Amino acid sequence: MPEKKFDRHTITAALPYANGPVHIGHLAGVYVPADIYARYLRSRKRDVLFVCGSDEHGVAITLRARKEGVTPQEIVDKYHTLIKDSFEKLGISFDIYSRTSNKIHHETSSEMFRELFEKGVFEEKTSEQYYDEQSKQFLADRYIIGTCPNCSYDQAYGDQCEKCGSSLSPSELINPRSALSGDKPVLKETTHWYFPMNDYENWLRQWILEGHKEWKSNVYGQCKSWLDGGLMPRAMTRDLDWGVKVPVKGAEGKVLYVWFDAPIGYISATKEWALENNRDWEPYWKDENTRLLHFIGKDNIVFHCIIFPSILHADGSYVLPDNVPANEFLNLEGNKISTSKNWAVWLHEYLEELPGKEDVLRYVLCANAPETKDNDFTWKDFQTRNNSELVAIFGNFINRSVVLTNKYYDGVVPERGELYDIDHDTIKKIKEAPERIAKSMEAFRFREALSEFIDLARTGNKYLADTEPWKLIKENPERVKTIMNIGLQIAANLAVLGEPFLPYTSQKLVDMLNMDKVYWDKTGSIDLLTSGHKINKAELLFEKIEDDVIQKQVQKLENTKVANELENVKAAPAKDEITFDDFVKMDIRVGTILEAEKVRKSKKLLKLKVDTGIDKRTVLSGIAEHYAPEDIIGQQVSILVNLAPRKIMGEESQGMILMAENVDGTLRFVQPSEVVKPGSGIS
Ligand SMILES: Nc1ncnc2c1ncn2[C@@H]1O[C@H](COP(=O)(O)OP(=O)(O)OP(=O)(O)O)[C@@H](O)[C@H]1O
Ligand SMILES: [Zn+2]
Repeated sequence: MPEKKFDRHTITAALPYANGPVHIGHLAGVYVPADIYARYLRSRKRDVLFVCGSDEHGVAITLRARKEGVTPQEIVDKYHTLIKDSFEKLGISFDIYSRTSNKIHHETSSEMFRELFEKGVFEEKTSEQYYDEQSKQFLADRYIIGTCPNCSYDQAYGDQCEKCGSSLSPSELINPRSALSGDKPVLKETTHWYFPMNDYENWLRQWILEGHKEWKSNVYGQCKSWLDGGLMPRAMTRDLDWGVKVPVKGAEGKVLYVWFDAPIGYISATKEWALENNRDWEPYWKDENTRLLHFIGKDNIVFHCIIFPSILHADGSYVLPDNVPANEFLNLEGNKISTSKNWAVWLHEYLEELPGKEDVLRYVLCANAPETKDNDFTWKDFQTRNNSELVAIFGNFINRSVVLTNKYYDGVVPERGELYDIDHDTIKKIKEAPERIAKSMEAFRFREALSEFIDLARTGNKYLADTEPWKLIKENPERVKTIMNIGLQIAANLAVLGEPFLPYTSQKLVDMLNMDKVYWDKTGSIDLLTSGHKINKAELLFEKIEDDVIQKQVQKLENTKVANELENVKAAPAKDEITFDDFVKMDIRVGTILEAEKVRKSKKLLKLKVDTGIDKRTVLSGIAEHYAPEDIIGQQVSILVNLAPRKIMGEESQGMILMAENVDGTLRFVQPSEVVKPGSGIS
C-alpha cells in the first residue's frame, strides 16, 4: 500500500479526443492500466472514483468537420458514442464516462477561468497573430501549418511538430500557411489571456523535482527537462467558435484553449457522477486525504504534471496529483500507430471480429505495455500469448481442476489430508502471491503484476502435472483428495487475484467455482473453498487461436499499407509527345493464352503459347511471381505482335504481353472487358 493511507482515490484516465475511435495504443498506454488499478483498489475495499470522458473541443475536430462537410457536433456525437460503447464492452470500469460538450463542463471550466481571472492570475496581452483573410479567421494551433524549425518537417502544426515531437508556437514556423485555404497568412492584432507558467517554475521545481522523486523515471525526466528549459506564459484562450466561451468582457468570439478546459473535464465528470448518485463531489478533489492519480500517455505529461497542477495550485482549493504514472507509446507491427493513416487495431472492430476475446486483448496489452519504453504489438505475439499462456497454463489448469473434481467427487470439494513437501511449497506460493502482485501494482508495474499472477497459475499447473492425481486415483484416493483440494484453492485465489486484469474470465471462474464475492484481503488463504462446497461444471476459459484468424488481421494491415501507398503515389509524368503515325506503328492484338509453363532456372519468367489470331506463337513474359501457369490458361491478353523477336534465356520470344503495373509492383493483364476473337486489333 502507498505509504500515506488515503481515504479515497480519484483516478483519471486521459480524455480521449473525439475525432476518431479508440485503438490499442490508447488502451495499452492509458485505459487498461488505469482500469487494472481502479479494480485492484476496489478489491482492496478502497473508496475509488474512476473518471473519464470525451474531449470534444479543439481545432482538430473543427478541421475534420470542415473537411467532411458536417458540424463539429456531429463529429463528436459519433465518436463519443462509439468510444463510450467500446470501452464498456472491454470492461473498462469507469464510474462515469462524460463529455466536455456537456453543460456542466462548460459551466465548470468557465467558472474556473473566471475565478482565476478575478484573482488576477492571467496576463492580458495584445499581439499580432496569423490571420487567414480568405476564411476570416485567426489561425491557432493546427489551423496553421509550416516547416518545423527543429527538424525541417514541412507539415508541422502551429502547436506541435508530429515528426520530432517538439512543441511549437505559430510564430516559430518557417513558411507558415493556412490549413484552411493554403494561403500565406497576414498578421493581425488580437487579445488573449496568458497563464504565466514562468511564475510557477520555482514552485514546480520544489513540488516535482524535490517532492516527487518517486515518480516513474520517464515522467520525472520529462518534467525536469521542461523545467530546465524554462517555462513561458501560455495563452489560455483562442480565436475560435468551437469550445467553451471565454467568460470575460471583451472576449467575444473567443473560447478556452482546449488544454485549459480538457483536464477540468475530470472535475466536471466528477460533478456529473455526484449529481447522478446523490453524492458530494468536493471530497474527491478538495480533501487532503484524497489521492489524485492521472493515467496518461507520454505526450500528455506536460499538461498533467506542469500546466494543470499549476492551474489547480493557482486556484488553491484543489489537491494535486500524487502520481502521474504515464506510459510510453505502443507501436503496431513495427510502425507508429496513426489515426490518420488508419494504422491501428481499432477497439470497436476488434470486439466485433474477435468476439468473446475481451480479456485476451486486455491480457496481451498489459503483458506488453509500454511502461518504460515504447513497445510493439504484433499479431504473432498476440497469438502466442493466448495459446501458450492463457490456454496452455491458466485455462488448462482450471479445466483440469474443475473437470477432475466433477469426475471424482461429483463437484464436491474434498477434504485435505496429510500434507507433504510439495503441498507445503505450493501453499507457501499461494500465501505469497497476493503480496507479490500487490507490491507490483502499487508501483504501477502492471506487467510485473500480471506475470506474478500468471506464475500462480503456472504453479497450479505444475502442481497437478507433478502430483498426477489422474494416475493416483486408483491406488491412493485419499492423497488425491488433498491434491484436488489444494488445486481448487489455487483456482479460487486466481479468480479473485485475476479480476483486475481479466474481469470477464474472473467472473466465469467465480461462477464455475460457485463462489461468493471475495475481496483481496481474503486471498492467500487455502480455505477460500470449504470442503463439502459444491462447484459447477467446467467451462473453457480460453480457446486456441488458429493461424487463419491471425492471418486475416495481418492481411487487413497489409491492405491498409497498400491503400496508404496508393494514396501517396503520384502517377509518373507523361512521356514525350508522339504523332499518330508513331502510335499506329505498334500492332497490338488480343490473344488467348493456350499454354503456360515455368521457365527452368528463372524465378520471373513464364513461357506462354499464345493464339494471336495470326498465328500461335511463343512469348516469354516476366510474370511468374504474379500468376501461376495453371491459372492463366484460356485468359485473354493484349500482345504487341510486331516487336522484333528476342532471345531470352535461350528461348526466342515473339512479341510482348502488355501488363499494368500497380504501385506495389504487382503486374496485371490488360484485358478486353468481354471475350473477343483472338487477333482483334487494339487501337
Ligand atoms: N500509441 C500510443 N501508445 C500509448 N498511449 C497512447 C498512444 N496513442 C495515444 N496514447 C495516449 O492515449 C490518450 C488519449 O489519446 P488522444 O485521444 O489524445 O489521442 P492522440 O494522442 O491524438 O492519438 P491518435 O493521434 O492516435 O488519435 C493520451 O493520453 C495519449 O497519450
Ligand atoms: Zn520537427
